[in-house]
Amino acid sequence: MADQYAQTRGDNRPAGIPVIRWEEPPEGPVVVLLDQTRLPAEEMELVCTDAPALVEAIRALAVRGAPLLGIAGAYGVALAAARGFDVDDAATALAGARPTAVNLSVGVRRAQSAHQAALAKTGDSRQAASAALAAARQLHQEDARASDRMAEHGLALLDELQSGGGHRILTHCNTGSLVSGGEGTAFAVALAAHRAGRLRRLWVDETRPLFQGARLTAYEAARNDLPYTLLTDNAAGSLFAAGEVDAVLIGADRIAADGSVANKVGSYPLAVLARYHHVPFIVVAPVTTVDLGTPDAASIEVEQRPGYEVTDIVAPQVPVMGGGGGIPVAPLGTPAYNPAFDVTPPELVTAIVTEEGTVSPVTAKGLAELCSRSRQPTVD
Ligand SMILES: CSC[C@@H](O)[C@@H](O)C(=O)COP(=O)(O)O
Repeated sequence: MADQYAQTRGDNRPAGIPVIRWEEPPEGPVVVLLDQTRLPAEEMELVCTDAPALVEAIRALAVRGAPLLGIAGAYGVALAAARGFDVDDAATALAGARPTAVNLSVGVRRAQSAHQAALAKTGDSRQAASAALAAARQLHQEDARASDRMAEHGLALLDELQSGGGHRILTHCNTGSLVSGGEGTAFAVALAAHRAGRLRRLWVDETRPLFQGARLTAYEAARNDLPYTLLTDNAAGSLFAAGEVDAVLIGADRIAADGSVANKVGSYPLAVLARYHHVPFIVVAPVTTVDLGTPDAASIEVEQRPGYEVTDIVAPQVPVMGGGGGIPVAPLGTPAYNPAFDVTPPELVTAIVTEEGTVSPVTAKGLAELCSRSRQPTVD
């Protein structure tokens, strides 16, 4: 149960509580998360008082989505430092909590480097802890700004690919403000299209096994009054065949140097469908998701998750934390294949949209150039 690894507090909270924040009550600093496992049924907060609690929350998907994992990882390092724990141990545990989303280790490293540099310079652990927190806050703010720019670039691309009539966008998993310091990645583009009066329909894949589409994207779409429709993942083919999709927009957990895109399992089949039906397949992600140190698809570690997520229906009303199952669907003991992500090869990706611009066609050279344009991270 949630309460075993972090304190759960509050219900009936007003809509729009932040997905993550740092608080300093008299008992000591904490990282407060919106518990995404409980959405949309209830908006509850998880209060993490140390890095192991945050590691558990990351594993349980209480906090999730590539950009937010980076921010959470950075705050986790700051928390360990502020509470006097071993920062390097905490950094190792946090970075290893989920292997595929590269943003997690990027965020952890960023706060850890700030901590190390300040400690080397001042020899003062309090100043080093402040530096780690400043790095986490800066990453949080940068992510919000990156969201805005991705939305602009993404909408410009949609308008260029299809003029008139409004956009009918199919999306997978959840890529909105629940995964970001801002309005997200792919979802932010759909939101920008909606605000510009050019979103005709957002098709939302339910995203089995954990229903990030049905639970989280539908929740965000409803809260923003988007014209949206939910479908089962396996209904996407007939939607394409009916000519109802103008573009697929997804996020990414890691983009390899050759342009291979790891994202929520089910993204690759959409890319295949999109190519067959001559529909653009667009990936929206911050530059921090591009990992030039990972050469290709074969080098991406894909997280394997417990079989019960497939054999059972795991819903927010069902206590999943601590390793329990949900509502059993398959016979007891049925073996399950449950990769959390799949990898789409670059030749199926029409464009990669980042805050620094768009790469299309997707080539290693184009991605490397775009990354070199990106401002090197600095720590205040
Ligand atoms: C901008 S979010 C991109 C991805 O992180 C998102 O599509 C996704 O796959 C999230 O997976 P999750 O397992 O819910 O963390």
